[in-house]
Amino acid sequence: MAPSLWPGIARIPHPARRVPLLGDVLGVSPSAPVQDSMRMARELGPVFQRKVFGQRIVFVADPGLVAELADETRFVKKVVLAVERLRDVAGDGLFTAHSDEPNWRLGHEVLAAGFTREAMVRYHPTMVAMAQRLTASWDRRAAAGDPVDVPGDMTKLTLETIAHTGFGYDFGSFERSEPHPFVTSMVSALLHAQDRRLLIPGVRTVFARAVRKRVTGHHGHLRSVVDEVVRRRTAEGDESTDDLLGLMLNTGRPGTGERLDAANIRNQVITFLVAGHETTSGALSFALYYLAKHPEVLARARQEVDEVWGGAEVPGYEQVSKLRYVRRALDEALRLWPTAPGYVRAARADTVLGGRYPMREGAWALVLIPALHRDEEVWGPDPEAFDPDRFLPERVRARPAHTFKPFGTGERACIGRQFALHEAVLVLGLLLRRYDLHDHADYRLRVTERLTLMPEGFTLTLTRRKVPAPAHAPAG
Ligand code: HEM
Repeated sequence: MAPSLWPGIARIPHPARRVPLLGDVLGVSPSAPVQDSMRMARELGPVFQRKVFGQRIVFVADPGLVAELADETRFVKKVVLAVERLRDVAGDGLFTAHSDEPNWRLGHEVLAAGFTREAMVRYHPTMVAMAQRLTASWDRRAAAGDPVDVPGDMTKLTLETIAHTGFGYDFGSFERSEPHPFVTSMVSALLHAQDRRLLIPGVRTVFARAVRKRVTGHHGHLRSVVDEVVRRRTAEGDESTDDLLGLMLNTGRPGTGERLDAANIRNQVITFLVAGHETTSGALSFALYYLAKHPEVLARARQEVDEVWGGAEVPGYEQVSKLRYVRRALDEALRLWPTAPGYVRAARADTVLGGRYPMREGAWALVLIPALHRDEEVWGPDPEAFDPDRFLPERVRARPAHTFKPFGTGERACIGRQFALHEAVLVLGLLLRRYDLHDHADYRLRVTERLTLMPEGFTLTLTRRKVPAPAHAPAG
């Protein structure tokens, strides 16, 4: 971003050792930009800047300023940096669309029907069925005494869940020993988008050419999977509107009937297959990590599951919503490691942020969510401590608005929030009820970054637990 867009940028602190041309590159890790930025926020305060090659980025983690940035009359989502690079593969899909692109609003209005409460109730049995594929696989591991790869299996589960509920498609993830090639291609696309070398002026074209061949292969693969998903549906002559694909193929904008075109539908399918599973997988993995490390929290969560679900073989939709403590544990994991760790807000017109930082129209700032979620004024003197009771209703009400932002903000906030929360609480409930978790390797948290955050190398061993007997077991 041109420094002239932030006339007072010289007053915003930056890391001490700034190198001419290269910027703030000393002592940072190319593969961990978020964790580097979290460290800088601790050292420099909740408003700071980084210069990476030619690019200046202003980071904000101050709760008051984040609340200002949430004001839709003054600020708007800006598609820059890695999200902009993802447009190579997801184009004008919902996540990567510019806010003023007509297809953003059209896509949002057509797809909104896929995220109502009624839609969640409809997806619930499929979510249960996918979770049962996971437990079938974990039962075998438990019987053999083999460890489970938590992030790997959560990724299989969440990919199958969005693919089945959204598109009626089966990736066969649990039948494979290696990740589905779609996942491999997706990870490459995300890592490519995160590559900081792309920030060097001019290099983008040259470097892009050099890696284009490899990346284009991955992008091509993603597209071919998606085209196959759409082809199958249309070949079947299926005109139902019960899932995301049905809504896009067979309905239009409420009121006008305006349709999404084929190119945009392809972009939306890629968007939902990626956005709909990667972040939820991380959230489940972090939650399981904290539960495995906090037996007292795990015991409380499990007691709640036993009480609310009793002996029900399969929990109903409402029984999942009633798992309030499990939900608090999930929220607390998302506080510490919000798996989509940032979002960008740009000034709609010249303004002054917090009465201190002048911004010209178009100037933007990146909200660094994990640092916001560790603000001591808001979260107390030990923000690193895992404590689900921070999310007790009275404590939530006592906190200012816009202090917990794992799903972003405003009209560009996550459309899949309820989907993710329902899926994750359901799965945590099923796993806690069924297994004792053993931290057999005394795992030390290592967070890997590929735009999203994920624990790396996290394994558990399991033993089957005796599930409470059905409350109304048939006689005999
Ligand atoms: C725990 C899981 C999830 C987290 C932490 C998360 C986080 C986020 C965040 C922070 C944004 C805003 C990004 C920005 O402003 O640039 C976002 C947008 C989005 N998310 Fe999620 N998400 C999750 C799950 C899901 C799921 C399950 C779906 C789909 C089924 C989904 C689909 C989307 C889409 C399409 C957008 C773009 C919305 C728009 O701009 O209109 N997400 N998500």
